[in-house]
Amino acid sequence: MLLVLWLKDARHGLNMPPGPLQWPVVGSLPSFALIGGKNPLAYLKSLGDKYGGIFSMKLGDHFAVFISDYHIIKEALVKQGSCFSTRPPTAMDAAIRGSSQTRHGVVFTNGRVWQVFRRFAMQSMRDFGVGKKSIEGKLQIEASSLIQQLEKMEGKPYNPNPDTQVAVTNIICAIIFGERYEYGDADFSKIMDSMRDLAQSVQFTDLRSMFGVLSLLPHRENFKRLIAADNHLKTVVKRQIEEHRRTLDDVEDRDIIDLCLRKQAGDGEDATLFNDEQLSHFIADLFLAGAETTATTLGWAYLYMAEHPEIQEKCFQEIYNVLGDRPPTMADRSKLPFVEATISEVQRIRTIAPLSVLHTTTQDATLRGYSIPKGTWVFPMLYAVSADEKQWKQPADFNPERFLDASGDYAKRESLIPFSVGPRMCAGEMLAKMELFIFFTMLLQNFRFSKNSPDQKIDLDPILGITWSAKPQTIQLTRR
Ligand code: HEM
Repeated sequence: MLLVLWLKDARHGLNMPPGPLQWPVVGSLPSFALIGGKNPLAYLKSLGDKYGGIFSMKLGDHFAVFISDYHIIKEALVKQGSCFSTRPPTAMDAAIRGSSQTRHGVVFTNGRVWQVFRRFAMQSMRDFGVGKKSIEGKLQIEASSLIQQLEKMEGKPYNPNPDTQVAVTNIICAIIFGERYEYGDADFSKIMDSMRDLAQSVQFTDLRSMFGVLSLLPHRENFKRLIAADNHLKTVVKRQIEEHRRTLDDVEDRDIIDLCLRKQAGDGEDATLFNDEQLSHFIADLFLAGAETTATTLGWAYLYMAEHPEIQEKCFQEIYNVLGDRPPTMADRSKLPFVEATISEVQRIRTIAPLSVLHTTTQDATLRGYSIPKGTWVFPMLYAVSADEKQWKQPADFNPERFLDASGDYAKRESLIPFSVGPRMCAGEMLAKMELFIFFTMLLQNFRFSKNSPDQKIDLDPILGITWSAKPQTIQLTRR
């Protein structure tokens, strides 16, 4: 029987990368379910190690290639970027961003719509201060509000993540809507709930994405939650677009929505592309991509600081010696190498987009001598690169020193790729890095993060949703 299956395996005829046994109809899903079990990512990493950094599987009706080796990821996503940088239609993005012909937004689109909106996203973030001094002030104010909020819970067991999510989302709100919300604001709480549902309701392993035919069936509960959350976010955005249209003046651009409305009022291609429907998806995408990710990373940083008080103390001493009580600016980054190394180590050990966002091939390709047919799903296994023994000594250890050179300066490591690489790499990397640096530094300057009691076990096992987040748990914050 196994021999028959092996002989019938379509990969051999196609010279595709090797991989686990494939069954008729269900492909490699039984291996996933039976061997991968509760920890599919550990299973996938073991396959990456076994097959030399690249392997293939059939997931329902799709051929999929998984890449766990840094050099092969670069070869595919950078060297052959034009072939490996398309997004395939999956049930998840079809449910919220439309069918492949009419897909909206920036994260899941391709071709001209993607090009225009990616360029516009990056340019408009720069226009509103990202990468410049002008956003530093906003980041400092938002971090100060977060500190005031966290102070209320000083000395009590507390989960600082929901408040952190508010602070980070407020930065996106400032850039997109030109306003921030207060903690506890009812409208804002609903936006937060929607974003949490968007991040947690569906996993990449959802069978609806694997078998096209299942998308004909009525949606299950998790998909209903996903759609409801996205609709709520788009409704908030549409209200903001209307309000901005009513109050738009010729004097200044207040935020990204104003810039979008000016494009809409222009002529030619812009006027068609920047229609209201497209804008609400585009802006919902920026929320989805930009808020949960940074807040989740900070959430991991708090837990790792509580787990490693000696590393936290070293960060604090460096901050205290260089800054004293004044808030950090981006110019201070090079003077705080241990802090920067610690942030990098958090991003390495908990790579929050473990499988990046799904890619596909636009034409037949060759990678490391293997054939990759057009339309193959491509999973860049960013978490496996972060845990690769060929790249990192004892990768399971939390050790910021790996990002320092012999003279104690920060040493960039090429294989740290939490933002992915190539034409589809994160469009908000610069903003995320600024947020992580200013928030992390200001929080450590003001609080000590510790366990609730010496025998508390911090749970560092991630939960897999769209991102890899920490389980909700409490720690203690003490004012410095
Ligand atoms: C720690 C924080 C963040 C991490 C780790 C992260 C990581 C990623 C990753 C892995 C991708 C997929 C890349 C690929 O497909 O190869 C991505 C895409 C994207 N990210 Fe981020 N991201 C973060 C924060 C942000 C922020 C603050 C924004 C700003 C709004 C943002 C906007 C985007 C956009 C628009 C895309 C889609 C790019 C495209 O499809 O062309 N991200 N991000």
